Amino acid sequence: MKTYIYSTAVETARALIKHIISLMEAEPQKIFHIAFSGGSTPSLMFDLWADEFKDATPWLRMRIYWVDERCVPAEDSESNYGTMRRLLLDKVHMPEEYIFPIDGNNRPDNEAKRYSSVVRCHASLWHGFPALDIVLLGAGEDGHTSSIFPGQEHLLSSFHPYEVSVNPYNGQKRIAMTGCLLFNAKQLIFFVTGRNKANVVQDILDSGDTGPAAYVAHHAWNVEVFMDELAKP
Ligand SMILES: O=C1O[C@H](COP(=O)(O)O)[C@@H](O)[C@H](O)[C@H]1O
Repeated sequence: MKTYIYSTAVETARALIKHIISLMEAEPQKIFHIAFSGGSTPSLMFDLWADEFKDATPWLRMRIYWVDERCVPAEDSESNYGTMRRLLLDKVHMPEEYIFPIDGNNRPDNEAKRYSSVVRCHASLWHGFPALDIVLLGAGEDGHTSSIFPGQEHLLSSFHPYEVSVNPYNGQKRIAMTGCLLFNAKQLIFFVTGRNKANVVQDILDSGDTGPAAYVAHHAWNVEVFMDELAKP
């Protein structure tokens, strides 16, 4: 596991964007299949990306997926797709057919199946399962990642790329990337900022079994953690 620490959340987001662009520049012929996590942390990165890196990014070589989605319409402020669309995708020149949103309006079990097929159709296979090039993850204070919360660890060993999960705090249904894709990603990058995340970052760095985020960090192939000083344990 490689860790990168920056003075502020903005510096961390900026370094992460540059890192993703440099990974793409290192393989100039390659199409990159990239999944973005939900939650509030990536919003900072989306803003910065649109403001500072619009022209430096090879958008046409990106295929965009989501790690997880809340089962709400795209117009809802909780929609991960809606947030990225508003802050970044509407501001760059990216063909619509390269963007693969999870439809939060669909019946959750149907959508988990549909989106699993979308990813199976587009991503290349590795070890017999779809392999995304980059999966960007966040982590909750309680140790969840994707939308796999403590107590839902069975989703880590699912053979279905996406499954329905439930936010245990409010009962909201979500569509979550499972271990099937998390443990087969070519590169898995955690982006975590803020003092309230220091405990979960400690678990991610030290332990392999204290919650879904720590487990994923210790069992995936190629893991990097981008954090700011406040999140450093
Ligand atoms: O609910 C979620 O939480 C985590 C962390 O979210 P944040 O708001 O603290 O950034 C996120 O990684 C996950 O994708 C999301 O659904």
